Amino acid sequence: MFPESTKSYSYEECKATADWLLAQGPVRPQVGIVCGSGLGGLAEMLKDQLVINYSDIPNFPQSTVHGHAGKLVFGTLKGKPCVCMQGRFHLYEGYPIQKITMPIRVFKLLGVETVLLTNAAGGLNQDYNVGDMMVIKDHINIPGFAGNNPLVGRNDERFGVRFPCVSDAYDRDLQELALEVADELGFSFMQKGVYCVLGGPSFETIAECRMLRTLGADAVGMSTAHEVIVARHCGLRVFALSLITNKSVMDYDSEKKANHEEVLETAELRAAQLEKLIANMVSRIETGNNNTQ
Ligand SMILES: O=P(O)(O)O[C@@H]1C[C@H](O)[C@@H](CO)O1
Ligand code: HPA
Repeated sequence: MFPESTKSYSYEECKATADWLLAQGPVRPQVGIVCGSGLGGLAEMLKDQLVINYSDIPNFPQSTVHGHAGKLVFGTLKGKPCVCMQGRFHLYEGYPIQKITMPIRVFKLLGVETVLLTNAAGGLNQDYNVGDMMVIKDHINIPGFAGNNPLVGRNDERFGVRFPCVSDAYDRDLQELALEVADELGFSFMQKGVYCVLGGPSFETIAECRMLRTLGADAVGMSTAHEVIVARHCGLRVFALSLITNKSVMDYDSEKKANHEEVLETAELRAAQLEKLIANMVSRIETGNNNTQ
């Protein structure tokens, strides 16, 4: 009924991957973390690490982008059992959308309750500065408008319902917690806004940036929203954060050009602060109630 290009990984395939991972070590993660471009240092914070290359994990895709190491790291962060994707997958790498989001279902089957997703993004909101961190309160899923949604295909009720609600996708308590923790850390560069996902890999034209801003987007990127949809579908609690690595070019007189090198440079500059924010959040996240829908 569904063509091959929309084939989801079956529950059994995801379970086989999760069981294989659980057999590799003792950590039973409650928090899952996804590292955005250049933000893989987050994984280095984990204690008593077990590091597994994606290439060794059954059914797992491979990372192909500079700034995404391609390792799954298990360990504890401030005493909480965590699993961290040091490298995520993107549509522009050529993977079907069901493949780039499959690790989120594996997280669920590992016992994860809460996911914290990070990304690098361009700032559409002209009040944002390079280096700002934006707590995501909502998203605009442009590939989804054209039917490219990770839940397309047969629905398996063991993961979730056919028509999940995503108007409450970004947990409000976790948004508040992030801003509270940032305040305690003295961060003066926090924002809260709407993330818009595009397919990439080309960066946006000036006309596209203007259009996205008019639509209500504050930042633009090439990831995260698909993972969020799949996470909410299977009942995970979600927090997501964009690091504004560059200002979107909105003006025909500008000489600025978006580029991946600038993205990685900004990520490196803010990495330590982002790691602190996430670590302090993890220490205060309530876990142990696998009842998060
Ligand atoms: O994985 P994220 O969303 O952080 O990566 C962003 C989007 C592109 O992959 C890349 C562009 O520089 O960074
Ligand atoms: N556009 C899309 N994705 C991005 C950007 C951008 O300007 N910066 C980092 N990831």
